Amino acid sequence: MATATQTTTVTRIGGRIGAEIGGVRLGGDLPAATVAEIRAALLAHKVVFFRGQDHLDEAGHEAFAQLLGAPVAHPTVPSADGRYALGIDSHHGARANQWHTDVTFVPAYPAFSILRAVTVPPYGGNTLWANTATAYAHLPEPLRALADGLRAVHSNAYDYAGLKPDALPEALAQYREVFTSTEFLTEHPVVRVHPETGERTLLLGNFVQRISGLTGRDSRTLQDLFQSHIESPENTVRWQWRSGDVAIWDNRATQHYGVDDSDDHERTLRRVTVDGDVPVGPDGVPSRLISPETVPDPAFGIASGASTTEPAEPGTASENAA
Ligand SMILES: O=C(O)CCC(=O)C(=O)O
Ligand SMILES: [Fe+2]
Repeated sequence: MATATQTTTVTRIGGRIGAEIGGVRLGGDLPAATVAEIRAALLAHKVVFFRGQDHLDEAGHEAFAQLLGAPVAHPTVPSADGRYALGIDSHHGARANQWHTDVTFVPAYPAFSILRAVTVPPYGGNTLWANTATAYAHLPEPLRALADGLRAVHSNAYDYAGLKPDALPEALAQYREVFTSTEFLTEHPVVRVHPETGERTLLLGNFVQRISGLTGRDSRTLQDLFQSHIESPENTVRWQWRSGDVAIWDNRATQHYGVDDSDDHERTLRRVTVDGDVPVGPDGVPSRLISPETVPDPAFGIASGASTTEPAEPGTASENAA
C-alpha cells in the first residue's frame, strides 16, 4: 500500500526524454497527490518508468489507468482480457519494430499508454522512445515553418509484409485481417499543439500514408526528413525491461519502437491506453476523420460489464506498432 511516509523520487535518464519514478506502488488506490506527481513527471519527461510493480494484474493495471483518464480499447484488435488490456506477445502477431505513435489512424488517439512487462526475454527486446516536442524545437527555423503548414494522412492499412520479412504469409494475412478489420483514414496536422503543455510536437510515425497534397516521392522525402530528427539518438531513451516494470508515455509527445532482437524467446507485455482528444495544428484546425464516417466504439458493452463481442483468445493478435 502507498503510505504517507513514502517519498516519490523522479530521476532523469536521458537529456531530452525519460525519467525513472521511485517510491510508488502503482494501483487504483494511489493518493491524488501521487497521481499529480506522476502526471507532472509524465508531461515534463514524456516517458516515465517504474521498477518492481510485480503486484499488478490486469485489474490493477486498468484501475491505475483510470486515475489518468478513461481507458480505451484498441479500435480493431480484440483485447486480451475482454476489456481494455492489449496483449503484446512475441509468439503471436508481428512486432512493433517501427517508430510510431499509438493509434494515430483515428482522430482522438490515446493520450497515454501504460505498458507492463510480464515476461521478458533473457536478452534484447528493449523499447525506445523519442520526444516529438524536442524534435520540433530543435529543427532549424525554416523546417519548423515548413512543418507548421503541413498535414498528413494516417491509416492502419499499410504494407505488413515489410514489418516481419520472415513471417509466414498466412500469419501476416491473418494479422492484417484483424488489425485492419476496419480501415481508418485520418488527416492530422504534422505539428500538433499539445493540449496540456502548449508545446508544438511533430505528429508522424509509421501510420502515415502520405503528406497531404504531395506525391509519393516528395511525401516520403519530407516524412524521412522530419522522422530523422525525431529518431536521432540524442532525442531518444532506451529501456531494458525487467518483469514487473511499467512504462507510461505521453502518446501526444512521443514515438516509440520495440526492438525485435530477442529471437524466439518469450516476451509478453500488456498495454492499457487512456483516451485522448482531437489534435489541433498551429492554425487551430483540428484533425479530421476521412473514413469511415465514425470511429466505432470498441468499448461498447464494457461499461455494463458484459462484452457484446466474443472475447479474443488471449494473444491471438498482438498489435504491431499499434
Ligand atoms: O513491444 C514493444 O516494445 C512496444 C509495443 C508497442 O508499440 C506498444 O505497446 O504500444
Ligand atoms: Fe505502440
